[in-house]
Amino acid sequence: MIKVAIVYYSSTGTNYQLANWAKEAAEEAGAEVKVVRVAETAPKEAIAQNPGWQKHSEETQDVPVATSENLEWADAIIFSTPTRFGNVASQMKQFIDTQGGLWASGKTVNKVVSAMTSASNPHGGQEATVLSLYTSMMHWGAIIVPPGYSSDVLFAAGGNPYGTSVTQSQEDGSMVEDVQAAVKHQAKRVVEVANKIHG
Ligand SMILES: Cc1cc2nc3c(=O)[nH]c(=O)nc-3n(C[C@H](O)[C@H](O)[C@H](O)COP(=O)(O)O)c2cc1C
Repeated sequence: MIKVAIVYYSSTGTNYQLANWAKEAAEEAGAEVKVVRVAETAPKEAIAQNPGWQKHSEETQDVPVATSENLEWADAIIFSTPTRFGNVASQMKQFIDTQGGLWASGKTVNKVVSAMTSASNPHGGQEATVLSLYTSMMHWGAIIVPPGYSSDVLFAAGGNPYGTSVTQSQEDGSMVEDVQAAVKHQAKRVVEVANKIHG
């Protein structure tokens, strides 16, 4: 059975929802799935200043914190990170940057990987964030599986071929585009490719 780690960071719930949709789809595709959140690195005072961040942080305390062992265990990894100034959130980057040991032991090679993101603006860096994350994946020798235009559902979700991305409404924090089907397609495709390589 293909093992999938879904590694996410989320301040206000968007990427948590993307991660959970990916989990549902990967399980439907026959994989064993673990959803793990990267450790929070922001100071408590910063979190407390944003009620949405504080609330989401409290609600997800029980989600296991991502470890190197989760990556080692996985045949495939799906990352989900908010866009921060057009780039990967520092919490996620910190997690990636603490995998030197795993990388040095050669265990990141041939992991099947794919990434998702969100931002407040449709052109606020969604594609750049996914591409930035993929740069690190090339250093890992991972096998990047982008959605491309491999399904019609991707067009309805905004047509980001690098990885599903969604705009978070600045009014109420909800998702602007309906990306559920695109997330699920991306996750199923990851399992399908991982099966060919690791099955
Ligand atoms: C420090 C910071 C930088 C951000 N930079 C961007 C940005 O460059 N472009 C953008 O559209 N949104 C930006 N945002 C908005 C976040 O991307 C958005 O809140 C996030 O995608 C929501 O995901 P979450 O609910 O999983 O936390 C930024 C937010 C913060 C706090």
